[in-house]
Amino acid sequence: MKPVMIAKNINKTFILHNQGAAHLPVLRQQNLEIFAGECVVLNGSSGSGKSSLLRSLYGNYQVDEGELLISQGEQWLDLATAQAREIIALRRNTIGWVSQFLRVIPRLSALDIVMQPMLENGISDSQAKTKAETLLSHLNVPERLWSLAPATFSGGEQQRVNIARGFALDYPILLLDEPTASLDKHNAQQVVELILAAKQRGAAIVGIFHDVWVRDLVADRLHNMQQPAQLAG
Ligand SMILES: Nc1ncnc2c1ncn2[C@@H]1O[C@H](COP(=O)(O)OP(=O)(O)OP(=O)(O)O)[C@@H](O)[C@H]1O
Repeated sequence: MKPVMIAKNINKTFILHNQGAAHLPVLRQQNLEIFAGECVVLNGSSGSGKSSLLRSLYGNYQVDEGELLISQGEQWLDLATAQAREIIALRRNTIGWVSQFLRVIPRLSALDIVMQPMLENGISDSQAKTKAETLLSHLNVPERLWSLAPATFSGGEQQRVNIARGFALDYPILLLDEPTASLDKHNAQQVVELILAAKQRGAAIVGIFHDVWVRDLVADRLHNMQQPAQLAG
């Protein structure tokens, strides 16, 4: 079986231009292969570069060196050198991103926010609505909130709308940035179920998880980051 995503010899250093051009090495020779149906958890101390690696895998951060290959049938797209429009296309139907924060879209209801990625991919209105309702129910977002814009929701409610949106489409690759942070145990367990179901259908998942018990339930293996002290040399 071939991987769905390959990171090869990734290096990245932040240069802080407004602080005397200080150099902050964050990723050094990172190598990672992710296969369909598995969840790889990024593991390391605070500041070891987990979020930076995940953002690089989503094309948010430009790496300095290395390749970030995404399988496209027989071909590979290298995120490290891809055009912005190629990255946008990839995000539409290939790589999903779930963070703990919802970027609230003004005046759009919670239901519309969850339906949006499905509608953009040609799924019918009624199918998208059914799936969105199922996800919002699964994540215990009260039905009375579904038709409201999430700007006034609690942090946990916004987070659960965001997770529902992230799991709305069956992306082949899912990147999860602490999706259960600050959820109560019951709701975190509901997210674990979504992750296990995504693996079952063949999604390749890379995630960061604050809670060890969540990590232990979802991880097939850990990818250990280098410690910041090792990066400095
Ligand atoms: N946009 C940025 N500009 C400059 N430095 C950054 C940027 N993003 C991250 N860093 C630095 O890179 C290092 C790694 O940060 P990162 O957020 O990737 O670590 P992390 O392992 O996810 O940490 P945590 O577990 O605390 O969230 C930190 O020292 C951070 O200050």
